[in-house]
Amino acid sequence: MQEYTCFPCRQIFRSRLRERLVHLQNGRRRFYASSSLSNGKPRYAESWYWETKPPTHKELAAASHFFKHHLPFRQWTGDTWRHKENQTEDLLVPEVIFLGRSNVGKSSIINALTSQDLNRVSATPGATQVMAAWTLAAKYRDGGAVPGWDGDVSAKISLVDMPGYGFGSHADWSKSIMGYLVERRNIRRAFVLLDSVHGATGADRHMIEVLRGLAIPYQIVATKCDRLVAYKGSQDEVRSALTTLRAQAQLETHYELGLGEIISVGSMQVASKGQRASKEPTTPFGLQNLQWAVLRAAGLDTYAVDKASAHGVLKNVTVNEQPTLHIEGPTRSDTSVVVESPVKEAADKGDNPSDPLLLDLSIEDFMREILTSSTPPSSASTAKISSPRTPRSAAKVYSGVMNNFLALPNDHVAPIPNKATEDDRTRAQTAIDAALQYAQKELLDDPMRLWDEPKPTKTNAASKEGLPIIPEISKKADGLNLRRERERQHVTRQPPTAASRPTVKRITPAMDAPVTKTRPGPWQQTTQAPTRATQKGVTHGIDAFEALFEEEPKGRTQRNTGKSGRGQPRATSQSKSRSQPKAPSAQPAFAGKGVVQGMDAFESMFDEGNSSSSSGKRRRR
Ligand SMILES: Nc1nc2c(ncn2[C@@H]2O[C@H](COP(=O)(O)OP(=O)(O)OP(=O)(O)O)[C@@H](O)[C@H]2O)c(=O)[nH]1
Ligand SMILES: [Mg+2]
Repeated sequence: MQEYTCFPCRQIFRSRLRERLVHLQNGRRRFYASSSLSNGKPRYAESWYWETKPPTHKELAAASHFFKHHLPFRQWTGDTWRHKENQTEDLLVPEVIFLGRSNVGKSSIINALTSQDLNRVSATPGATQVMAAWTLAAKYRDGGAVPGWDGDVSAKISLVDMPGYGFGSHADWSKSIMGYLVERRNIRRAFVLLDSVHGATGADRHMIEVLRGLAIPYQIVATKCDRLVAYKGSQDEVRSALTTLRAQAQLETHYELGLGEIISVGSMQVASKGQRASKEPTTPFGLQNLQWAVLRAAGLDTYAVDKASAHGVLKNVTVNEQPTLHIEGPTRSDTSVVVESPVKEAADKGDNPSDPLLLDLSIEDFMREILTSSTPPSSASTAKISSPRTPRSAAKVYSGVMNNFLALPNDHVAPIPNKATEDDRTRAQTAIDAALQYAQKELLDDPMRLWDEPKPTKTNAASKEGLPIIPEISKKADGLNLRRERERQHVTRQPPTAASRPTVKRITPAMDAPVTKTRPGPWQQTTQAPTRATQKGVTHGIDAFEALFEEEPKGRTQRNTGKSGRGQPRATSQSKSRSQPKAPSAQPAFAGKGVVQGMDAFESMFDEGNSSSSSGKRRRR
């Protein structure tokens, strides 16, 4: 039929059809937006406490009361913290810092916490260009004390606003921030702000790595959750978005220093007096939870509750029970690092109450424990200890010694059980000294080796789970492997050659030489060949797995830096490494080796916007 329709008619039909589609799409959008509101679903996102106890309503009220009566004063800006006269006094004030990508809402949050227009807030990324610290004290501008706080006008806590990283930031900012993070001693916690809609980016994860490397406790705050609620609608969907955020920030896998809580905040631009241009009348949420988290970080939580209760604020709080928030997994205390002695842990768990503690160990058992030696110390001479050990075992010895010594109570005057002779004691002491010396030397030589897993040796692989290698079985396996190999290759029966039995190498070490000749192992490859992870076509199976553990050959440039233009011949890896400067690594700062690399990578986070901002147009979010 359509063949007979004239051209203008077809055009009209098409434009009508398009119009109709747009109309339908708009209608659907309207339908979704209204349905999420009409269902009576909450228009806020709850903070999520996975492992820590959620605050009670009373605690939240106490936090709010504290912030209401402690007014902010400018403490320092930029790098002036280095040159302040009363630095010692400053250091007594606990500091919490707010970090995150530019435009994520750092300045708005500090404004909202203090209900003051302190920091400049802008929709353009890069608004904050220098660090700014605000201390809170129970005093008025004229210096008078706020009644009810015992005339205590001293600074209680300091909130530090930071320039953002990523788009719109500058590399120079990173230097002052890194200097601050490294040198400042009174940072109690870093609040890492993540945009709840966009999720954690590579730069955010990098920042978390930096904090881990510097041993600064951190906590994730999901910002702009009002948008998340508007997009997602249901609370369950919001929760799943927060779970994703948690996984992205690797809170599950990296327990050190990270707190298992995500504080969700939203509509902070309304709570902060900096911007009142909100079209929709929205209520800020999550602010009290954040205030409580800040107080806990500074160790002021009990103080705030005591004061609030003395001021009669908590009487008005009718809901006493804990808010219905999700708690999952084992409860962890709010302290960021819990160091438990393994012995005490086992005793606490009550796994085996009859387990003898170290005090009841005989000298032989004790030596076996700390030296991880299978032979009793009577036969283990010092010569045996000085035999070369893998770095891992040295580390194990070191930590074993330290743990075991830590486990001894102070008043324990070493009554050696099992009637140890004087000789035994001397031998043990010498052995411990030798082991300690060796471990310390290893640590001094290369501290990073502690984290290196030993390469699985072939003997280990073969005798997995301690099974002995029986020659007959080995021979049978040999033949079987050979047959399978031939079947796979569809070749006629031939006398076995070295090259035709690569799998045997995993059983008999003697077979290694010819196999490795045909296909060299990763540890045999030198700089002239790329690693197997980067080779095309060999990225599967054991090869790829082994390549994961392979160290990058020294002097190799990054993939991106070696980009040659179209039509230009590619330089060899060796010539590249000579002619081109080393580019910042894509790895997290502290994952790589060397501080220089870490600093470079850190700086690059702040340099992101420069190339794109040169066009003169800054992206608005
Ligand atoms: N919808 C929504 N917008 C927010 C919220 N918090 C902040 N904003 C907006 O996000 C924009 C950036 O806020 P800022 O506080 O300046 O962000 P920043 O992280 O300090 O940015 P830089 O100083 O550039 O690093 C502003 O337009 C705010 O109004 C929020 O909770 N919800
Ligand atoms: Mg800012």
